[in-house]
Amino acid sequence: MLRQGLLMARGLCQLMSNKLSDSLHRNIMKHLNGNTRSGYAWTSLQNIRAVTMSPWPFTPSQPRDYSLPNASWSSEMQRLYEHYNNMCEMETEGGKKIKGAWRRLPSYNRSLKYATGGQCLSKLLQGKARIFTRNIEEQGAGFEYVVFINKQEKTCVCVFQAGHLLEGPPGHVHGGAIATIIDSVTGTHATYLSGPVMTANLTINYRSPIPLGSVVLVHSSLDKTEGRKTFLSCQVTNTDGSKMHTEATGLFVSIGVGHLLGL
Ligand SMILES: CCCCCCCCCC(=O)SCCNC(=O)CCNC(=O)[C@H](O)C(C)(C)COP(=O)(O)OP(=O)(O)OC[C@H]1O[C@@H](n2cnc3c(N)ncnc32)[C@H](O)[C@@H]1OP(=O)(O)O
Repeated sequence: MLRQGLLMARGLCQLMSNKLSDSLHRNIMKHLNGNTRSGYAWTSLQNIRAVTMSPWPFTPSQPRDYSLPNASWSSEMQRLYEHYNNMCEMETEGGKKIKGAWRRLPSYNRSLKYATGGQCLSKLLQGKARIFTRNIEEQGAGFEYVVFINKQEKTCVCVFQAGHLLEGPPGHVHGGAIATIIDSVTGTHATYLSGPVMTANLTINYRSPIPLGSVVLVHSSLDKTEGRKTFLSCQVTNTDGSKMHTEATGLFVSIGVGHLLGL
């Protein structure tokens, strides 16, 4: 018990003392420092840190970044990845590279382990836990996706290719898998905008089935924020935007870091 407490304290200290690198982390720290109420912030906090920070220097192996192209990506998936990736960094006439409006979010198959201080905490909390959408070993079999955020426009787009393990109706993607990618994209977007959050409500309208193996775009946009509540809208379309597959709205409630730790 004492050892566990010490490990947890060490993890928290490492977490808190780490210099946060961008506005997202400043946002999280604001919540850590200012929000003393209980909440489920831990998961979101660790996820955020996992997707935005370099791995802890003492992590034994470099984690794989699942948001980078792999051999299972179709040419359309690759094309769209390059389209948005090119807008993350732009070349000026002089050949100088400058930051673009978009930013690609790295993505790992674990959150706690790859966060600073997370090695200790992952042992205490969910040592074997893996991120739901990233835990399929075979490339291309499940969720292949990459998320890009546009800070200025407060929008987010995900390029998503659905693998054969996500089948629902014959030849088409399961509604639960569609809900999962929507929750993941809007949850990521809400966390980016508001710091640690949990999904309070997700309302989904399925308009047309998504063929298995196809590539779709998941767009998320901010409707409004009200106190602790962040309201987002989401549309899943085919890649040229001519077909609406799914529409959704989500409510995300900001939470404090202590809740998962039972404080
Ligand atoms: C990089 C990050 C990557 C993240 C990707 C993965 C994203 C995955 C996200 C998830 O799937 S999270 C898991 C699914 N969600 C949950 O398990 C949440 C379970 N519910 C809760 O834990 C709590 O109900 C919740 C934290 C959402 C809210 O509880 P609180 O006690 O903190 O808040 P409270 O109940 O006081 O409500 C705060 C405000 O939200 C409103 N609210 C809460 N739940 C609501 C609801 N369901 N519908 C409408 N309004 C709701 C509530 O009315 C109130 O409004 P006002 O401030 O105007 O009074």
